[in-house]
Amino acid sequence: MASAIPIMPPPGTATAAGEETNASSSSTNAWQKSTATGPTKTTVSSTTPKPVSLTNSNKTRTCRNIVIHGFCKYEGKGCEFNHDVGKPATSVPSPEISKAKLHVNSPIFKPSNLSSGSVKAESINAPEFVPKHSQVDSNSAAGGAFQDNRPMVQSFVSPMQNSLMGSMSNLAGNFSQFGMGDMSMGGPMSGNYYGEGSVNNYYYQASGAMLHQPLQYHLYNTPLPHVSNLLPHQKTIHGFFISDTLREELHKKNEMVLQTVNAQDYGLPEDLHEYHSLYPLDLTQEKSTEVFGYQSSVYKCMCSEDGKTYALRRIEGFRLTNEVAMQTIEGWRRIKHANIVSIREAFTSKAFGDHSLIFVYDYHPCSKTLYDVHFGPQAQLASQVVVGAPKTTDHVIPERTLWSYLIQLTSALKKIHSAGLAARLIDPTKILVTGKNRVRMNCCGIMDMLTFDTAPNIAHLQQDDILNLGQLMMTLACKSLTATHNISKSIDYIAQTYTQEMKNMILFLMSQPVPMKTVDQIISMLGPRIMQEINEVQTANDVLESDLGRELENGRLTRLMIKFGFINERPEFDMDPAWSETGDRYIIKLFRDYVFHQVDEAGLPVLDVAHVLTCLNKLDAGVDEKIVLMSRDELSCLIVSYREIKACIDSAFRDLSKSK
Ligand SMILES: Nc1ncnc2c1ncn2[C@@H]1O[C@H](COP(=O)(O)OP(=O)(O)OP(=O)(O)O)[C@@H](O)[C@H]1O
Repeated sequence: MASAIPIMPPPGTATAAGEETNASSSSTNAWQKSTATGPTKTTVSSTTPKPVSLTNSNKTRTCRNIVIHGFCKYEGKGCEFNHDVGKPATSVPSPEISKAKLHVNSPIFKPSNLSSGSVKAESINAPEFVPKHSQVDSNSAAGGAFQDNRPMVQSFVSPMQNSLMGSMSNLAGNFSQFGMGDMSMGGPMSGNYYGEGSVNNYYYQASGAMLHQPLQYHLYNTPLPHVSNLLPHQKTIHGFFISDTLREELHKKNEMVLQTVNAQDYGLPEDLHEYHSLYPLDLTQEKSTEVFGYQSSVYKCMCSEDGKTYALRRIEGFRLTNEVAMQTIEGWRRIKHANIVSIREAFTSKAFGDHSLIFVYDYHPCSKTLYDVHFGPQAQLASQVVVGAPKTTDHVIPERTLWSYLIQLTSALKKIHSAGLAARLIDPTKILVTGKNRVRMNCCGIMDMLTFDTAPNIAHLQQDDILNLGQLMMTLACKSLTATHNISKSIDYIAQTYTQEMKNMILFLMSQPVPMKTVDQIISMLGPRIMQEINEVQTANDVLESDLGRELENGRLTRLMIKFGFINERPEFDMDPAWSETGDRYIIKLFRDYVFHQVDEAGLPVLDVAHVLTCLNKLDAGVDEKIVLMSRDELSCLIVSYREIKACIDSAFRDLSKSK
């Protein structure tokens, strides 16, 4: 890694904050000496080194030495600064450099001449970049006033070119300046690097053919237009993370998966077949026998084979007399559907002290039954609805929700009937709600095993499924568990409350089969509603994908932070000159201060997340933008690009791995 050379700008010319440096000064004394690593050239010269005023950390400081670190070679003329911080200036000014306008913020993009191993293949042969704005605000270039309490910041966007970020690729061309108000980092990015010109201005070949644009990994996705009313280049701080509601929901689910109880306290076996850590999901003392004809219990458990969590359904006191009945589960095991809780296996057990039949299903944390959601104690409190009650809108289930339930359950039935099976349990207590309006048929296959000896007629059972679906819809539409006791009154209520379509659909489902009703008939009646459902599902999917995109970026930054943590402040290398506080490691340390330890005019810590994210993203991308790093004693400054800092970090991390 090339080191740095101090440069003293002549009086009245440049500041490290990015003002233009007068390269044509004739004085070349101390700045023109060659170095141990070979002659170098610089455009800046001075006879009398004078303090340079810099603004960093919102705090004006005076700096004796400004060091440009690892500047790239220019036109093959060896403009490479390679001296350490604080050492006397020894480089030779090069007139060529003056053409490049030696600013903090002026990128000299000549990748073909770069000797650095960190140069990306994509940038080779790229033409010189001449920034549109060469004058840069000194405050911003130096890191200026970073504290910005305004909730809204502007984000820097650019095309994503790998497949993972494919969905964001439509942002291409929608590049935006990384303004961030006062938090501008200066440099090429703040000079509307991408904003005004098209990509073509920057990345093109002499032949005119477009080059692949280098992958920019430092970018956050923009909010979806229908999710946010912000402009594409604007973001609130929340825009960097997934939504609070989703985070909370996911946390609760994770927490639920890890819940345990002392098995003995609940009279549960420690192990059951290959399952352990049983956790009762149904704590009601009085078990109903209404649905299965037997009492049943549900437990969450862990599988020692695959480490996953499952839901065990125990049918209590059932003695399986015919082993062949176990085979009925095979047909159900093959069914994989988004609206059916998948079954894994079934077995008998005496571990509970009786003859129990155990069914193992996928576990959906924090799910409730349709009954709990619409008829449970909380739902009852919210509405005291009876059939024939005056029509109000605050207690009825929205029609959109009813259609969504119907579409999902019809889809599940289609799958089941196509497999030559019948659901047999379309009951509010046996339909799980696993997300917002997301339903899944539960307990599939249990009735087949419990009634194996009676050899039921599948065609009749399938007709019953459609009838039961109609009854369920009527129960939900009237929000009354006794709605089916008085069908004509319930239909009247539905006609008053919902559309004619809904009434007709429920009537069809509950009508006598003449000669047979099929799921396909229901599907054709649902036609337009299915289109609407697809649209809503895809919109919800977009939102989740957008959330995922944000976390993707944060995951990347976490890895960067971990690297930082490994490198910075290693006590075992305190006395090691190879790991000293000069050179690469020194730059990393100063960069750490620049990112995290900024202070305001009053010397108070600046806690600006947006600044941290900006810096880390630019670092991870290794952009050519330059920043000024200042030593803690405020005597030296380094002008260094993110690309160079990134190379320092990579090399320091490599050294660490080697030292193992
Ligand atoms: N596969 C599963 N994943 C997660 N939770 C489940 C699963 N199956 C059932 N549960 C939960 O277990 C609890 C009890 O389920 P169960 O089917 O016994 O409902 P119930 O209303 O108690 O019915 P019953 O009166 O027949 O016992 C419910 O809260 C349900 O959400």
